[in-house]
Amino acid sequence: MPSLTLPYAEPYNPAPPPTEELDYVDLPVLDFSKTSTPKGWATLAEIAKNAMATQGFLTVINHGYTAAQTKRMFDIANIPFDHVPPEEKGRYVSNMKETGSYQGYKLPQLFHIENGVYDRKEQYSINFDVEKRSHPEALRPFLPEIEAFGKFCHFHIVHPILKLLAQGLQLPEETFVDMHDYNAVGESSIRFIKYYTRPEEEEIKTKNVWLKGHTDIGSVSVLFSQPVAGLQILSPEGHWQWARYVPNGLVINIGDMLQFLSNGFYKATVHRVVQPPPSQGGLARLGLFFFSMPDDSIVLRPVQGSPVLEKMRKEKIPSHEDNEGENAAPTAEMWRKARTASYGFVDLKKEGNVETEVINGIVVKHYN
Ligand SMILES: O=C(O)CCC(=O)C(=O)O
Ligand SMILES: [Fe+2]
Repeated sequence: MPSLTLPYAEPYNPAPPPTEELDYVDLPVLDFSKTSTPKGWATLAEIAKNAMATQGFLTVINHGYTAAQTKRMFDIANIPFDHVPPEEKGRYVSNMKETGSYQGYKLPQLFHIENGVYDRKEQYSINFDVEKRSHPEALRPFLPEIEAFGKFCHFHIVHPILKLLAQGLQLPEETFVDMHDYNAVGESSIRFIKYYTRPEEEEIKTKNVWLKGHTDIGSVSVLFSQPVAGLQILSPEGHWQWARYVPNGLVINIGDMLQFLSNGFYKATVHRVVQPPPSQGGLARLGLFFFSMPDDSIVLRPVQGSPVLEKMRKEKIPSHEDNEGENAAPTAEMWRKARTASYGFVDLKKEGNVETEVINGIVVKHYN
């Protein structure tokens, strides 16, 4: 029988939110307590559709994961950074260039940002099949909780979002859910990220950018809101705006794969991480995420049968319409491997503030 007492995790105490008045983005709110009635559900479907077709981001509240559970997951999220010795970390580093997978550690100082400055972002990724790889000793007692967390995100956050978004295209509710099978092989992941502060000269050389502007690779990204500001979203007008801290709220965004599947109707919006504002200067920034992806075998071609997509077919948005030749639609596995193996390593072509690379015939943009 499993033990009823949870293993001890050192409490992680986050900083208070910033005191500055920042230029915050207004994100539409999905109140999941409304999912239980047909009327509430229809309202949420409308909000989700409009949000993801324009901003590509929204906030979820009342999702059912309690503030205490979230706090506990942040305590656990800090373990691979503060409680694993450096030599042991070295044994669990992921070889992204060769495997095209983030599973394991990505240590700081790996991705080039600008002017010879490398990132200070450390991350630890765990496949939602937590047994797929072994993990550092300090993390092992927490694997059942991490697995339960991944399961919660998959079934209670990502699946409802996918249903709402299918409804937004007037498709059967299960259209995208069927592509996200908990038991299929895929790379949906729980990820912990810690950013460390940098010397002033690196801040200057990179114009305070900690993680370059990018779109996410997968379908739905779930970010547990946390008080240390840093995340910025590129508005449709081209301004960077800050994501606001919502206690126990979630920031949800669409990645490339759902953009492809919806023929560009749902937007994979560019976002980045910058140095926190002065009131939070000198603080590390810990993040808790679930990055969802369709099963590895799913071909990322636009879904058929949506009256909404039929109407907008004339607009040509980067996607994989045909299934042959150079521009053949990749599978989820091909796309995530290609993007993971190249991110931060390849020489990019620079035009103003935008740098580009071409993957599977699609231009991938990186912003500073
Ligand atoms: O740290 C954050 O708030 C965002 C990180 C992010 O965008 C990513 O890992 O893809
Ligand atoms: Fe991201």
